[in-house]
Amino acid sequence: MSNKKAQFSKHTLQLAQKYAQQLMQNDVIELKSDDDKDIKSEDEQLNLEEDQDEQQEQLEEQQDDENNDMNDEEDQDDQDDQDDQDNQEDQDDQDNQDNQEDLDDEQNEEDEQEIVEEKEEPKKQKKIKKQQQQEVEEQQEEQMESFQQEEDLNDQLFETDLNAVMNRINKIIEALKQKDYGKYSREELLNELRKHLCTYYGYNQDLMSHFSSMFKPAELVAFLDANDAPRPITIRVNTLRTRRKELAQTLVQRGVNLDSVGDWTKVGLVIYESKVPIGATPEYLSGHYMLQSASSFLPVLALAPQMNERILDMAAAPGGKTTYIAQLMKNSGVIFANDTSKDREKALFYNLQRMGVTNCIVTNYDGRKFPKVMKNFDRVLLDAPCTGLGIISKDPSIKAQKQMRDILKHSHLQKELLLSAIDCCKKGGIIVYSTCSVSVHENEVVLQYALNNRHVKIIDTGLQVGNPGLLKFEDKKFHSSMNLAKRIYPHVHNMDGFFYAKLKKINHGPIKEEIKKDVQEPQVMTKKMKKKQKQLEKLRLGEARKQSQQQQQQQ
Ligand SMILES: C[S@@+](CC[C@H](N)C(=O)[O-])C[C@H]1O[C@@H](n2cnc3c(N)ncnc32)[C@H](O)[C@@H]1O
Repeated sequence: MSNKKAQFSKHTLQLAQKYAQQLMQNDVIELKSDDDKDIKSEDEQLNLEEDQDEQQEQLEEQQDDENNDMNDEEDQDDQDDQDDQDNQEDQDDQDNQDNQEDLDDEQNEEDEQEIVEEKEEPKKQKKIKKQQQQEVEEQQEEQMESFQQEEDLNDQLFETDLNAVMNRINKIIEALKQKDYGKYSREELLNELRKHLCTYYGYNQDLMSHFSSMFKPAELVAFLDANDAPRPITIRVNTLRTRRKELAQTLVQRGVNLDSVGDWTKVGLVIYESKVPIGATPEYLSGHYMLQSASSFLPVLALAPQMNERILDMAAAPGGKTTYIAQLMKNSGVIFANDTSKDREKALFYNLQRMGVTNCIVTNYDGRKFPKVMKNFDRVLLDAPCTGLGIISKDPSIKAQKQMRDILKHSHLQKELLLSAIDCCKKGGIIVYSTCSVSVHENEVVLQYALNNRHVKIIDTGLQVGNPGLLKFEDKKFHSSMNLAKRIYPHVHNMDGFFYAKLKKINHGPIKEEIKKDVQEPQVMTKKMKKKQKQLEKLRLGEARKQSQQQQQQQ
């Protein structure tokens, strides 16, 4: 604004100067004409000049005045403008203020509205949330109901299906018993039975075929039922630390309902129910007992370790049987507790410590190589690695996972380990072979292999617990002494399935190849074959005697 004002004043001044000059020029012209006409004197001329000066002065004054006026005017204008502007600004300010006030009022109203709304908002949101939650819950409930209905229906169908399957199983078993096969052949019925048993109990076909060749149909069903039922919990009292009566009393005080396992053991207790975790009582932690299935007492009892003997436990971890051997030896003599698994040996160390075993040396060899490490043990226990077909109730995954090839693989390793265990034993010493499997390939077949390859015989275990070992299976026939071996079945003994046999070592070394071939896995025998077998056995014994005489002479 001030620049514009300055420009305007300059322009006005220039116009005023121009106007004054024009006026002067007009006068001069007029004067000149007077000179020409009247020829005036120098005084006049001087007066004229003075007059002109005066006029000039006056003009300049006038001009100044005008300028001043103009400036004043301009200033006035400016002032007016300014005033106007100020007024306008004031007005604007006023307007603005008014507007602002209006706005403020509006804003206030809005704010008030918002505050009210804000106050109401959480309530609203809460309400909405609650409604939404209710809707979701209702939907979920509906879904659950429909799931439940579906599940119930499935269960009903499944149950009806399974009931139908079980009905059919029972009918087939009855038909086989009565030899009334109807329009089917016996083989067809057996095939159908196996298929239904797999469906009902959840086994793979391979395993079911193996079991169905071991048991008659009705017994097979009893065996499968027992595998689906839990076995009673049993503990073994550690007589290195306490006595059975004492421990029983303490546990009863803790709220444990118990009883003795049976007449055949003085250290077993069966636990019916307990208010405390049996694997975490102060008595357990201080090694007064071992949680152990009753059937696994049996191989140690059959081994019958004596004080001050040298014993090898070839596959010992986690030490259930080693600690029992130490207890029977009252920590005398020495036990070599070997296992190929370093990981499992950690548990073995822990158990030896907990149970207070002090006569044990732990080694970590492949049992098959142990004869190269040490020999001449008084007794050797081989509690062999196996498929676990006797402990399906503890590990039902076995039903679907284990196949015939697993059984045969284990059988192969067991044969090698048993020969090795025999080789580690002194002549006249005792070897106990055991597994927690009921399969024939892991038991009788392995023992027969040992009979065929080493100078050993099966002897009585001295225990009444268990069914006799099998004398034949499928196309295999076993040595008549195989009935001295013992089989524990879950459906018969209400214990984990188990196998144990006691061998006496007659002599060192392998049996000669020609003798071995003829006695290996005998087939169905005619009178002639039986006669030949007797001759071969005589030969075998003679051979053993000869070898032992030679060794005695050498010594
Ligand atoms: C049935 S468990 C032994 C259980 C043990 N006797 C007890 O009562 O606590 C079989 C053991 O054999 C071991 N084993 C497997 N192969 C072996 C081998 N070639 N030599 C030695 N031990 C082996 C396994 O690591 C396993 O600990």
